[in-house]
Amino acid sequence: MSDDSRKRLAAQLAEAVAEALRADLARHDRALLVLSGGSTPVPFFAALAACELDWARVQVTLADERWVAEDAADSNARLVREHLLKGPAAAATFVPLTTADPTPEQGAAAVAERLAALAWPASAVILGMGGDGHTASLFPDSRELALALTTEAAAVAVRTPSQPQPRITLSAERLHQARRHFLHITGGDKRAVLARALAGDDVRELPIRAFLACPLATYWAP
Ligand SMILES: O=C1O[C@H](COP(=O)(O)O)[C@@H](O)[C@H](O)[C@H]1O
Repeated sequence: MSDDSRKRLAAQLAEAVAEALRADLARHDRALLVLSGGSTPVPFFAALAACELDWARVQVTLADERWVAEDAADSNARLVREHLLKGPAAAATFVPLTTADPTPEQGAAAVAERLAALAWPASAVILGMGGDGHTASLFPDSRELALALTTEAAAVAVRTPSQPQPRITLSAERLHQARRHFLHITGGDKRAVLARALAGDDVRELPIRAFLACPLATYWAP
């Protein structure tokens, strides 16, 4: 693993995403960016925060979220607030995917209402991927995987035996609608998972397969 190559990758991805946002802001009042969480995007968020953009016209939301408090260590919203929404980028409008409701099933309607107010289709979706081939919160073992892959609703509450918390995820349909799709992954293990995904077609085995034909611009570093 090389921190330098990951930083370079993050800078390249940030410039590509900023360019996509600038192109859409030249034609529309607002541009929407959909981000993933986890550990991989931290240097990308920092690089994107440093990009010159009319941040006040940028809306930011998440591809998925754990149903935890917004200041919890594993909250994707916390990650975005701490690493992206700083300096000029703090002028962006951030729409998180959690509410104070005890479960995502109870909060889903309020989240859907918030999402409905955003400038869809998104200018760009940045997907991550786990070692199990999940992306957003579309896990191979999510009970609601089939629903999340087929519904026209914007977001779905998901329960996943392999995961400690319930989650909420944007649906595959909503993610597909974006104008541009990026996959941001690092490490040899994830490259091998992606190679496996490219060699087959069962989306339920490796949900990242649902996005391979978007087309998906892959940003990978060791
Ligand atoms: O749980 C999640 O995992 C994936 C990948 O995370 P990483 O830590 O391996 O980078 C991420 O894309 C997703 O948004 C997140 O909720």
